[in-house]
Amino acid sequence: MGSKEGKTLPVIVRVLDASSSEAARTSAVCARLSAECSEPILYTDTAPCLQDLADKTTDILIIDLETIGGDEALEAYAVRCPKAVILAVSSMGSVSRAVSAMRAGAHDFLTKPFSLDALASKITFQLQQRRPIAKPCQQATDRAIRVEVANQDNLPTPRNAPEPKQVLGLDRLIGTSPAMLDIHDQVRRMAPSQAPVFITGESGTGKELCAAAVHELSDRNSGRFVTLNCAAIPRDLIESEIFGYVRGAFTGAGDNRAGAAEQADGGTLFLDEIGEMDLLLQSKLLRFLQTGTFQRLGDTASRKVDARIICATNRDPLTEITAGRFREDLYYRLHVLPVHLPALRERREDILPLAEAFLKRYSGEERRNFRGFDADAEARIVSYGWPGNVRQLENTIRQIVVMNDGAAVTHDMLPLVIRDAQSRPNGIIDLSRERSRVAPASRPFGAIEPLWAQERRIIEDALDAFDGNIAMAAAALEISPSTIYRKKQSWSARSL
Ligand SMILES: Nc1ncnc2c1ncn2[C@@H]1O[C@H](COP(=O)(O)OP(=O)(O)OP(=O)(O)O)[C@@H](O)[C@H]1O
Repeated sequence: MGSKEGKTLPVIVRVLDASSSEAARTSAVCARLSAECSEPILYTDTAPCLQDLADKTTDILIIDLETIGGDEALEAYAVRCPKAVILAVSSMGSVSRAVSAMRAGAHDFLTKPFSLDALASKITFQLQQRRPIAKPCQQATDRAIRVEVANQDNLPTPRNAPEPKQVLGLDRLIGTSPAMLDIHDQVRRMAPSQAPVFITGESGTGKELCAAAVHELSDRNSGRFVTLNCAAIPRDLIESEIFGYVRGAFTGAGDNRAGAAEQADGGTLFLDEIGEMDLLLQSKLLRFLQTGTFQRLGDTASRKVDARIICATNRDPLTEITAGRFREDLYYRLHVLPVHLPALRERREDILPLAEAFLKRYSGEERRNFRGFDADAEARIVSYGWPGNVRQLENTIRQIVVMNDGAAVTHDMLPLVIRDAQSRPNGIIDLSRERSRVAPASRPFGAIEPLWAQERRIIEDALDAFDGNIAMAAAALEISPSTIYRKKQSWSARSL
C-alpha cells in the first residue's frame, strides 16, 4: 500500500472462493508474504465481494474462477479494483484458461491445488514487478481521496524502499514551461472558488492531477476528492455510480449505496470523461448542478449535498455540442472556470524535468541506481512526440527502470518505439498499411470487415505490441486507456 503521513499501510487482501475452507487456506498465504498484510477478507459469495471491490481499497484479490462463473466474469471484478494485483485460481487449469483469465484482467494464474509457497511467491513477484496500468474505473472509493503520494499505484511499499515523499497541490504538477506556470497560476486562482472547473486536454496530459491540485488547494481539502471516470463505467451504470441507489432499485442492488456525489459532500466530485454520459443523465446532472439535490436510483426522497464539481474531457466540447452529444445548457453550467492542458509536445521544456522526476521516483521504488540520462537518450526523449503525453512518458521511464540498471539511462535502453520514431513517427503500429490499401470501386456487402472488428484488431495489435500494457497501447493509439477498457467490455458483452 501507499504511505500516508509517513506510515506504510498494510496490504489489503481479499479472497473470493465458494469453498470457505479453500478461502481460509488461500488466505493463509499472507503469513508468507514479505509485505505486511492486514487480516485477509474472505468471501464465499460474489455480491459482497463485488460491492467491497467497488467501495474499498484492495491491493490483492485472489479469486476462484469457478466461484464467479468462469474467466469471462473476471473483467467485472478487475474494473472495480484497477490497481489491485489479481491472482486467478482454478481447479480447471489449462493454458487457454490462464491466457483468457489474464486477458480478462488477472495478473497471474494458478491451478488448484497449489502450494501456499507458490501462491506467495507469485504475489510477491507481482507486487514488485507490476507496471502501472491505467485507471479504468476510479470509482467513488477510499482511494479517490488523493492526499498522496509519489507512489501513485497504491502498491505496497517494499519494507526497505524509501518512503515516498508527501507532496501536495501544485508540487505534483511538475513543469516549468510558461504554459505550465500559467496552469499553476490558474489553479491557484480557481482553487478558493466554489464554481465548477472544466478541464480539457488530450489523454495523459494531467487533467486528473490538475483537478486534484484544485481540490488540495481549496478550503474543501478536508473533504474528499472523489473521482468517477465515466468512460470506464458501462453507460447504464454511470447514474447509480454518481447518485447511488436503494435496495431493490435494479437486479443486484442488494443494499442501499451512496454514490460519488454523496461521498464528495463537503469535498470535490471529479467527473472524468464527462462526454461519455448519455443525454438523459446529462439532464439529471444539470438538475443536480442547479439545485444541489438528487435522488438515489429507485428512491423517492431527495437528498442535498455540497460538492464542488470539476469535470474533464479529452474531446472538443463544442464539437460534441454541435453533434448533439453534449447538452449546451450543461456545458455552460459546467464551463465556468476553464483550464486547457497543452499536449506535452507543445511544452517540450517540461519533458526533461518530468523524465528526471519519474526516473528518481521509480529508481527509488525499484531500488535501482539511475541518476540521469546520457546525452543521446536525453536528446531522443526530448525530441520524441509523446502522443500519449505525460502518462506515456511516465510509463516509459518506469519500464526502463524495471528492465535495466546503471548510473545513466542510455539510448539503447529506450523502447524501440521511441528510438525508432523518426522512421515510424506513429510509433510501433504501422497504420499506414491500413490506410494505403487501395479499395476497389465496389465490393460486395459482407466483403468489408465491420468497423468494430477492425477496431478490435487494431487495439489487440497494439496490446500485443506492448505486452498487454494498456496504458502504453493507449498512448500509441492516441486514445484514452479507459477507451480500451470500455471496448473490451463491449466485446465481452457481445461474447466475442
Ligand atoms: N505535470 C505532471 N507532473 C507529474 N506527473 C504528471 C503530470 N501530468 C500528468 N502526470 C502523470 O501522468 C499520468 C496521467 O495523468 P492524468 O491521469 O492526470 O491525465 P489525464 O489527462 O486525466 O488522462 P485521461 O484523459 O486519460 O484520464 C498520471 O500518472 C499523472 O500522475
